[in-house]
Amino acid sequence: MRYQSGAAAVAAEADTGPEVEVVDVADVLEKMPEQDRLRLDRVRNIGIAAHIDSGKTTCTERVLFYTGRIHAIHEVRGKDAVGAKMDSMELEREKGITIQSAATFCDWTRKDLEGGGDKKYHINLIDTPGHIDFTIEVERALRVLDGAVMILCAVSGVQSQTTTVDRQMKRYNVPRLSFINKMDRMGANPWKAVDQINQKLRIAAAAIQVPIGQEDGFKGVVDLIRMKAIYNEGPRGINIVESDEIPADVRELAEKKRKVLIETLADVDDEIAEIFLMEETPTQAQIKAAIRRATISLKFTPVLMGTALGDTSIQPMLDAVCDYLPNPSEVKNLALDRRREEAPFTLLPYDAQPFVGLAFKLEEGNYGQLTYIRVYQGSLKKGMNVFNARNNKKIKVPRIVRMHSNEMEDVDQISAGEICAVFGVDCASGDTFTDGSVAYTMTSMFVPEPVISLSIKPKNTKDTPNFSKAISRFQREDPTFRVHVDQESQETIISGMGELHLDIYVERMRREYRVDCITGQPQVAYRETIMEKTNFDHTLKKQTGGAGDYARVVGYMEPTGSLLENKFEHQVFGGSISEKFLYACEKGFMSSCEKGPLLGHRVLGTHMVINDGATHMTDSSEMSFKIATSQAFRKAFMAARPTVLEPLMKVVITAPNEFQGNIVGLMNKRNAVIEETDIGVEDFTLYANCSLNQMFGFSTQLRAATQGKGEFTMEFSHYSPAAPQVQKELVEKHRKELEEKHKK
Ligand SMILES: Nc1nc2c(ncn2[C@@H]2O[C@H](COP(=O)(O)OP(=O)(O)OP(=O)(O)O)[C@@H](O)[C@H]2O)c(=O)[nH]1
Repeated sequence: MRYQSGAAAVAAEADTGPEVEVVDVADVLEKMPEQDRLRLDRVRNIGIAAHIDSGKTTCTERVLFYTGRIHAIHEVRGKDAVGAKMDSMELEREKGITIQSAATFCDWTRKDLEGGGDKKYHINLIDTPGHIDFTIEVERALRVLDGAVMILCAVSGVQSQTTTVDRQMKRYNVPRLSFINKMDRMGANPWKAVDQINQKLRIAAAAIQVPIGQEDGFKGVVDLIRMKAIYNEGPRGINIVESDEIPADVRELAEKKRKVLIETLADVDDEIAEIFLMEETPTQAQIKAAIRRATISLKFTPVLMGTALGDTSIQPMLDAVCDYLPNPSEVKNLALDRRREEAPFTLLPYDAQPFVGLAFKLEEGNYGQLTYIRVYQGSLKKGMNVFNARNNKKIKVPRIVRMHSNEMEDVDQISAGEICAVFGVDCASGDTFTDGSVAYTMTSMFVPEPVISLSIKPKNTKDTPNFSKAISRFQREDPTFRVHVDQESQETIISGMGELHLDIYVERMRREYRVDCITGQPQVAYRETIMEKTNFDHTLKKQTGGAGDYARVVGYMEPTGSLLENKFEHQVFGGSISEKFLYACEKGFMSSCEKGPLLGHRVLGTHMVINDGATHMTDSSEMSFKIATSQAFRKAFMAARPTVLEPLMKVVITAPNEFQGNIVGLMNKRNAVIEETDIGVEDFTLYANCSLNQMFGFSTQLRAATQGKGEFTMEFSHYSPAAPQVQKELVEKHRKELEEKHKK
C-alpha cells in the first residue's frame, strides 16, 4: 500500500494506476502505530545557527556536558589546548572557528513539572559554521533539521550573519528558538536583541525569561510562564535550582514582560487572542501550548537567555527544545515519485513504511567515507540493501553509526525521523536512498554558484597523487567547491564561495595530505553574454593539399532572456547539413560557451539557431562543422553587443556609530550602492550591493578604518553587466595576458 497526501492525492486520483491506493496523510498519521508516535514524540532533530563567534560551539559543549555525552568541558581557544569537542578538525581548533558541521546526539531528561513524570528526549544536534563562506554547510544542515536554536550575542544582537541564517531558516521553513548568549558581557542588553528580532527579522518574538542580575552579576533567569527563579549550582552549573522567590528588583520587570509575552502571542495565536479579548489570563498550559503552536507554524520565536561560558541557563534552553520545537512527525517532508511523473509525496516517519533517506553530508574519515543520512521514513538496518535514486545502484549497508563529533557508536538500526552515519556507501551529497520498493527522490538542496577561483598546483610533482586525492575528496564533500582544468594553460582551477573558503582548502591540503601548494591570484568568476540578435553566415574552407576542410553554417544568435543556460537549436530542413554534422555543430556551440570571446569566462544566456548551411561531398567532416560553428559563434558574439557580467555581492557591514562616515566613504570609493543603514544605540549596520571585483582586500581596509571594530559579510546576489569602462579594462587586460602567453 502506498500513501499520498493532499494535493498529490487529488492529482493522482485522476490517473490512479491499479496498484496505487490513495490515502490521506492526516488519516495515516492518525493511524500511526502507538510505538512510533511515542518514539517520535521524544525525538528532536535540531541545529544551532548564528552569527560567527556568538558562542554556538561553547553552547553545544555545555549541551553535551549536561546531557552526559561528555564528562569535561574544553573551551574554544581554551588554555588547556584541547579545543571544544565539536571542533574536531585541527584547523578549526587553531582558528577557533567551526568549518564543518558535526552531527551528534544526546539524551535529555525533561523534568516534568506538571506532575506527569520525567520524559527522556533523544536530540540529534548539528553544529553549523558561522562564516558566510561555509554557507553550504548551514544550508545542508537546515535541510535535514526539524527545528533550530538561533543564538545571538547579548551585546551585538542581530548581526549580519544572523540575517543570513534567518533567510535560510525561512527558505527551509525551520521553526526556531532564540537564545541570547553572553549575558555576562559588559553592555549586555537582551531587550535590544528581542526588538531587533521583531523588527529586522520580522518574526514575532517575545522573551519567556528575564535576567536576574546584570553583566558580570548575571545569576540566572525568571521563567515567565511559571513565574519561578532559576539558578545554576554545583560544578559547571550542573544542578538547576528553582525558587518561587523572585528577587524583588526583578519582579516588576518579570510581570511586565509576561504581559508582553501574552500580548505577542495574542497577535499570532487565535486561542490566546480569544482569551485576551475576554480579558482573562491564560493558564500556564495554555501559554505553553500557544508558544508551541506558534513556533511550529513559523509565526513566533520564544526568546531565552543565558551565558554558555558562564554555565548559566543552558538547561532551560534544552527544556525549551523539547517543549517548543517540533518532533519529526510534525514537519512535512516531501519526496517526488519518479514513477508518477514526479508527483509530490509526503513521507511518513514511521518504521513500517518503505525506507527513504537523504545523504546530506559526506566526510572522509580514518575508516573510509562516512555518509550522514537523515531517515525520513521506514528504518535503515545494518546489512540491508539500499538503492541510490540517482543511478539506481544497489548498495549493502555494512555499518551504521551514531556520530559524536569525530567519535562514533555502532548501532544495528536507525528508525524513521532520525539521523545517522553509514560506512561504505559510495554516493554524492544530496543523493536519495530507498529500499528499492519505491522510486522517490527528495527535492534537491539549494547550491549557490561559486564566485571566485584560483589556479593551484603542488609545489613538488611527487605530491601529485595526494593532491588529486585531496581535490576529489573536497569536491565530493562540498558542492560549492568546484574544480576544472583550464584547457589552454592546463592549470587546475579551484572555485568557491570566497577567499576564506578556498584558503581553508589549500590549508587542509597541507595539513591533512602533506601537500604544499602554489596558488595564483584569486580571480572573479565573470560571465559573458550578448545583448542583441545577430545573423551569421560563415564558411570554413581550407585547402592544404589532400582532403580539405569545408563547412558552411547559417543562422542567428540571440539572448535567451535569462542567464540560466545556453540553448542550441537547428531548423535545417532538406539535408543541407546532416544530423551527424548538426550534432558536431552543437558540440562546437557548447564548447564555445565554456570560454567566452571577451575574457575566456563562461558564456550565459545565449541562444544559437542554425537554419541552413552547406556540406561538401568529400571535404566536410564532424571536425570541420565543429570548428565552423565555433568561428561563427565568435563572430556573431562580437557583433551582438557582447557584455561582461560580474558577480554582484550583498555586503553587510556592522561597526560602532562613530565610524559611519569612514565606511560610507569606503563603499562610495568602490561604487557600491548603499541600500539601507540601520543605526542602533552603539552600532550601525549598512547594507549595500557591490561588485566582487571591488571587494578584494576589503577586510584589511575595514579593519584600518574602524580600529579593528568593524566586521562584514558578503554573499553572492546575482550577475549584472559590468560598467563599460570596467569591461574595457578587463578585455584589455585579458588581451595582454594572452599576448604574454603566446610570446612564451
Ligand atoms: N563572555 C562570554 N563569552 C562567551 C560566551 N560564550 C562563548 N563565548 C566566547 O566567544 C567566543 C566564540 O565562541 P564560539 O563558541 O567559538 O562561537 P561560535 O559561534 O561557535 O563561533 P564560530 O564557530 O567561529 O562561528 C569564544 O572565545 C568563547 O569563549 C559567553 O556566554 N560569554
